[in-house]
Amino acid sequence: MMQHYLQTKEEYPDCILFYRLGDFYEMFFEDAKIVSRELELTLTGKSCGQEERAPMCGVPFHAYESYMNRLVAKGYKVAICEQMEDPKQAKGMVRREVIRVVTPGTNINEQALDEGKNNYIMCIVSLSDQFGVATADVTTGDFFVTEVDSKRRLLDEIYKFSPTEVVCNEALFMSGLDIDDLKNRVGIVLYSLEHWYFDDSLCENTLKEHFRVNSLEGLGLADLECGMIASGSLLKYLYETQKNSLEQISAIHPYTTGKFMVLDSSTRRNLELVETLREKAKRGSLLWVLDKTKTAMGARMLRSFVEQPLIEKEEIEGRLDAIEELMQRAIDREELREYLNPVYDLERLLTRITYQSANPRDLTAFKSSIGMIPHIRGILLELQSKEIQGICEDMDTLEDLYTLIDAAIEEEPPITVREGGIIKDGYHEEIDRLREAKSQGKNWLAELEAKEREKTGIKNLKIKFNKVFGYYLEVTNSFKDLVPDYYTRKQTLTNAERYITPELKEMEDMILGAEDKLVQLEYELFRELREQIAKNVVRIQKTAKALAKIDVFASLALISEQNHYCRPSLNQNGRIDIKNGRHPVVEKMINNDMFIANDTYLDNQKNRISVITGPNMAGKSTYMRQTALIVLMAQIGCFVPAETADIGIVDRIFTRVGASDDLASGQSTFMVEMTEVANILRNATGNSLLILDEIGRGTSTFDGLSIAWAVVEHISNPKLLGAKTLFATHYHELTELEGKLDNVNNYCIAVKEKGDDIVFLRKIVKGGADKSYGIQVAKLAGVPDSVIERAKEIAEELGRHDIVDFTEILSNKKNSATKKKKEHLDEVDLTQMSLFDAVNDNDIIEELKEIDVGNLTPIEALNKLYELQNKIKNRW
Ligand SMILES: Nc1ncnc2c1ncn2[C@@H]1O[C@H](COP(=O)(O)OP(=O)(O)OP(=O)(O)O)[C@@H](O)[C@H]1O
Repeated sequence: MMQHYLQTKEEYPDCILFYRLGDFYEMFFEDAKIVSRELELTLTGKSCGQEERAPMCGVPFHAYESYMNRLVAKGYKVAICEQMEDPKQAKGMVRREVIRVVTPGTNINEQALDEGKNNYIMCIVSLSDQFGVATADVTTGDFFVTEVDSKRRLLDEIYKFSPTEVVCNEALFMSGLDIDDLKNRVGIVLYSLEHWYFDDSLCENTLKEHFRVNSLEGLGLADLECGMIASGSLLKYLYETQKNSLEQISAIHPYTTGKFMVLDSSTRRNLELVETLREKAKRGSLLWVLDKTKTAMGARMLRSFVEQPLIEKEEIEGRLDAIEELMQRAIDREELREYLNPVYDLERLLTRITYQSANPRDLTAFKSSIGMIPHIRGILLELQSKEIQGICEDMDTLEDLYTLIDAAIEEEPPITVREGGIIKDGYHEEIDRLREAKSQGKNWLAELEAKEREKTGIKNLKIKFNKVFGYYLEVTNSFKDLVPDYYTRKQTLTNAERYITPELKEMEDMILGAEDKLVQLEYELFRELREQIAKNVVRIQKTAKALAKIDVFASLALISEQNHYCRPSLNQNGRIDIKNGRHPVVEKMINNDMFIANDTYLDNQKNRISVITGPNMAGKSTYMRQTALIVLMAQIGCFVPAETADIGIVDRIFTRVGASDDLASGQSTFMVEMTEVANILRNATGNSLLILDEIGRGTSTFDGLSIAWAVVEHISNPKLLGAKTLFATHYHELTELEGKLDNVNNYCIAVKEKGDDIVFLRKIVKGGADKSYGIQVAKLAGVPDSVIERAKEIAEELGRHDIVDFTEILSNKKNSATKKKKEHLDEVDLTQMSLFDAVNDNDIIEELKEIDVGNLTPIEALNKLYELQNKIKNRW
């Protein structure tokens, strides 16, 4: 055994080998140490003919999946080495072979599927300034391919699919892509495959063979050299790991980038699209509000809708039409949802069917699901919108498969395939005959029992069965003397004796023979049926997608109706005009009626940037996120939480929200903030929407304000960027920008003073806030009165020393500022002075003005800041 284990391990050196031994999977040597460490299992030893015992660890067969999933989630690959009976060898002899390699991107995680999560694996091929990107989901059979010509677009694709595993060629490591950042921040497992995977003729042949085509043209890959290599090598990798026919991957979908809105990973997180920032829970996310789907397929599709909003107006309008129709036809919609309710995850069932692991119950679940399709289709036929008609065309009723399963499989078959009871009476002649023989046999036994009792006079004689002797006659000790000579004794018990007779053994051969044959035949018929269904992969997959889509539309129609959403109008001229918009999630978390609706107006002329001020807790973040979510929802093709919404389609949404420490990657809060700002300034376009919350908060007031100021200047300039932006800040100095830059406007979230306290009105109004009310908010939060009083004193004191106006500095009114400063210098305690107060040197100011933040890397920006800071310090 150990020799075979070592040989197998040699073939799979980068995998943890789960080696099946009876009711356990066992791991040895290094694998055992890793498993014991990662899963906190006991490490034992097994003698292996050498002096030292081999380190060993084991997990029970019935629960191995959860252990395996935990290892795979940590980035390990697991090779499952299974034991099988070998028909060529004597009964009971087993052989072991690796039946599948489970990797992070190919793991079929049933729980994640139920939660509507796809598990993508991606292959990236870097080839002379081009990247080929192929992405697949082994469970659903989705397979996409594209080519991109820049690192930025490559990152967009990675963010879009968020694959759990990326395989690539060596050249990717030389392409300048920040691999460590991808691993740490995006959380993917990434490694290169051996170079032979990327051999173009091997890739071409793999694709042609798999999709059964003669040329690449038929696959739409003729002009995508890089894409062809990426998809061919991905397919090859899947064959190597899955060791299966991969019938579920029935089509390849080449696409061009730019079809979807780009959302980077921090924006997805910040907007809490599919899970909340802190708890990582679905509850509290946008998906939580939108998801009323009935099927797991629908839940997965809705998730991909949320993660990939569209940018083509026509496509978005198509979805909106469908949703509007389903809102108007509420009775039809609810009937549809009733029929969708019992539909199982056809994509998952199909993968089990093609992997030949589906059991008889899976087939009955499949049958009952497709049994709903004619009803669903019947309703859809009555509807008019183009999208729904398209769904109807793709939806095959699969009646032939229904009839097939219905005729063959029992209504409530067993889960196992080896115990019979699967095939219905009347489906197969031989099955009927064997069943007849079996039940006849049972009658014969009853007759024999009666006859023997009569003949021998043993009144309590019984015919019984066990696995060791088969059928036998049991006689209790009190009748032992009556046992005739032709009985052969097999066993003596305390109270009874067991016998056989030639006649009984003859019957036994007949009965057990029939039973064995029956089980075998039932199994074969079941397999045939399963294979027959597997041949219909393309039809079933298309239908599954159609069911998922109608499920999504019905869900979106329902929530739009329940939450009083409006249909957004779409424009291409960049105007975002929302009247009485609401935050879809916050309004659900608090009582709907309590939410104060607000307007948003942004355009490409005089209203590019809104600088939003207001006290803490006023609702700035909520307001900005609600605008981003409304735009995003509109581009998903969903109705939006507003009275009216006219949405200029945006190509990207970027957010920089709050402070998120990234201690794991060894970066400080400010470093993370600046990295994100750099990313936004480099990657946003004039058609993007930016949500910037308190940029510069993570550093000293002076540095922070300088950065914030420069960032607004950069964004507002259409020649440099010109993106529509909501910019929340506590730096009141930034409101000065309204007069200086013609496309910047001030807004604030209103509060009302009530004696010493404040009341949040949550209403956005034109103009800047004059006070920050930080101390009042601290009071509301329960900070002790003594601290509050002292804070007020300090604030007053500081107010008196507020002697240099930053905006004056930037407006070059330096002389007056310096004069003012000199006048006050005697009063000022230098230790209390901020760097902000200290600026009065022309050259430093000039240097500050020259900083082109957009073109600095975060490190360069930081260095520049330190340099300036030191200069100022040295002079004072
Ligand atoms: N329009 C609104 N209607 C009702 N409640 C709201 C509204 N906007 C915000 N809130 C409530 O106020 C709370 C604080 O809002 P938010 O976090 O947006 O404030 P903020 O101004 O960004 O605060 P800070 O500056 O401290 O980050 C939210 O959690 C929400 O419960």
